[in-house]
Amino acid sequence: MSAHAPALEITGLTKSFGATRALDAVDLVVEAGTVHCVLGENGAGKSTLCHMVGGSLVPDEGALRLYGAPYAPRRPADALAAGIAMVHQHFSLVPTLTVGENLRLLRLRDLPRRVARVREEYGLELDLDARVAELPVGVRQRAEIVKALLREPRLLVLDEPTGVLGPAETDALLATCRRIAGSGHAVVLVTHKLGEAARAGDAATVLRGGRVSGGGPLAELPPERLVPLMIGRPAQSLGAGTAGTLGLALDGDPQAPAPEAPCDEDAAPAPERRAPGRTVPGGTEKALRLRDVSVRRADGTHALDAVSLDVGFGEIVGIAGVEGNGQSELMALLGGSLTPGSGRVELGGRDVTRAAPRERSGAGLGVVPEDRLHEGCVPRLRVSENLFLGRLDRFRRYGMFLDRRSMARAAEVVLTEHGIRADGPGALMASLSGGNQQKVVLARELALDPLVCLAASQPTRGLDIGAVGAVHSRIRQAAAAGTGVLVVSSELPELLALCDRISVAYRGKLLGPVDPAEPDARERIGALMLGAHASASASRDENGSRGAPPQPVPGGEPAGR
Ligand SMILES: Nc1ncnc2c1ncn2[C@@H]1O[C@H](COP(=O)(O)OP(=O)(O)OP(=O)(O)O)[C@@H](O)[C@H]1O
Repeated sequence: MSAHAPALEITGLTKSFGATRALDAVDLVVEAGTVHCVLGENGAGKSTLCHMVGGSLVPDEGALRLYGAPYAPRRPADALAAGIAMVHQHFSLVPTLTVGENLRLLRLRDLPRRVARVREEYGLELDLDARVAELPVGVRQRAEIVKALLREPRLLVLDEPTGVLGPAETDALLATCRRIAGSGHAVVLVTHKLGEAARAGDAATVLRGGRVSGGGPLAELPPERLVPLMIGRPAQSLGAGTAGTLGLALDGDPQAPAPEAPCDEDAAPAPERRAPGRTVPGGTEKALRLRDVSVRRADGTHALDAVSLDVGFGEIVGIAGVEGNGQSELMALLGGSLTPGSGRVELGGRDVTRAAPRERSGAGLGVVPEDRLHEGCVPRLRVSENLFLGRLDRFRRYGMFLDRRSMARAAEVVLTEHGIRADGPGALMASLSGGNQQKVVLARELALDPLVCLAASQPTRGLDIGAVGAVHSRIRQAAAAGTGVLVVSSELPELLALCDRISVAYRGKLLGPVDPAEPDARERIGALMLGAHASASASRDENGSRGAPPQPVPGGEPAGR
C-alpha cells in the first residue's frame, strides 16, 4: 500500500448485460480519507459499479486498484478479504433468523466487543433478539449497516443506504461516513439526495447512461451544476416540493418553466400544490375507511391499536411517523397479507377486511408496499407480466392463450409514459435497476380500473430527482380524478407538499390529523412523532373521538416495545 495512493482507482470500467451497456469506460478515483458520492438517475449504472467493486459482478473491461495495489475481485469473498464492506440496495440478512443469529453467521472474532463498539462509536442501536422478518425496513437497513461496520472495513460502499432511514438515523449514518473518512479510510456513497451529498461528501462522480457526465470536489458542485449533469435539465425545472423531498434547497425560482426536452414531469404536468379539501360526490361513503382496527404482534404487543382512519374520494391523506410505529402493519393490512384481530376495513363502502389481495385490487384498492422487490413484484417474471399482474385475462385469447404480442405493445406504452428504463417489455423484472422496479409497481397500481383508493408506502423511495416530481404529479392526478390516496412516508417535505391532511403513527395509534397548510404544521407533526400531543385537537383520533393522550417521551420508540 502506497502512502498517498487513492483508496480506490477505477479505470475504463465497462459492463454490458445483453444489449444494455450498463457502464461504459468509467473512470473514478476515491481518495483515502474521503467520502466519495456517486450520483445519477435511475438506471445510470451506480449499483452495477458497486457490484463490481464488491466482487459480485466481474467487469467486461477495465481495471481497479485498491490503496495502490491491483484489485480484481472474482467473488464477494475477495472484496471482504481486501477490507471492503458493502451495503447493497437489497437486503442480505436471513429473514427467518434473529439479528444476533445473522451477525453470528459472519464468524467474526470478538463479536460482542465489535457490536458494543459500533453501538458506542456510531450510535447504531440494534435489538439482537428481534427476528429480521418482523423488523420494519428502516431497522433492517440499520442492521445491514451494523453488519458492514463490524468488519471494520478500510473501504465502505453504501448503495443508497438512507432511502429507508428516518432523519435521525440518516444523520447518524452520515456522521458515521465522516468518522470513517476521518480515520483515514474511505466511503463510496450512492445517493439520490443532493442534500446528503453536500453534508457528508468530499467529492462526487456523476453517471448518466453508464458514462461519467462530470464530477469533482463537492464544494465546487452546487445543485445548479449537479442536477443538469444528472438528468440533463436545469435544477429550476424541479418543483419546490420535489426539491424538498430530495433534501435540496434550490436558489432561484422553483416554478421556472420546464425545458423543452421531453422529461417525466412533462408527461404528467400538475400544479406543485393542490387545493385542499377537493372531493368527489360519494355521499357519506369514503374511498377507504378503517374502524377500530387492531393488530397484535407475536409477542402480544399492539402493532395497531384500535385505529380508525377515513380517506375521502379525491383526498390525499399522509401518514408520518418514526418507522416501526405501525406503518408496516397498516400497509400489510391494506395489501391483504395481514388480517386484523378486530375491526373493519371498507373500500368505497364495501367490507374488504378479509378479502384476498386479488379481490382487493379487483375492487379498486391499489397498494404500493414498502418492500416492492419482495412484495410488490415478481422478479423472475417479465416486466410486461409484472405490469399487468392480476389483469392478464385482458390479454387472453379464447379464454386461455396469452396474446404476448398485444401485452408487449400495451406494456411499451406504459414504459414510455412512466419513463421506465428497461431492455423492452420482455426484460426480466430482476434485471431492472431499483428505481425502475419501483416505477413499474407504481405504474401498475395507478392503472387499476377502477382505482377507488391508492395506498402507497414511500412512493418516491429510490427514485431519481427527475422521477420524484413525476410521481407526485401522478398521485395528484389520481386524486383529482376522485381516487382517495393514502401516502405513508418518512419524508416530511413530501407529505407536506402532497397531502390535504397528515396523521402521525405513534405506538400503533394515529395521532392528529394536522393540516399541512397551517404555519406550524411541521413543528406539530414533529411533536406528535415524539408522542407529545401538540394541541387538544391533535390528540383526537381520526374519528374525532379522544383516545388516551400519549405521554411525551424522549424519542419515538417502535410501537408497543
Ligand atoms: N442483471 C442484469 N441483467 C440485465 N440488465 C441489468 C442487470 N443489472 C443491471 N442491468 C441494467 O443496467 C443498467 C444500470 O442498472 P443499475 O442498477 O446499475 O442502475 P442504478 O444507477 O443503480 O439505478 P437505480 O438508481 O434505479 O438503482 C439498467 O439499465 C439495468 O436495467
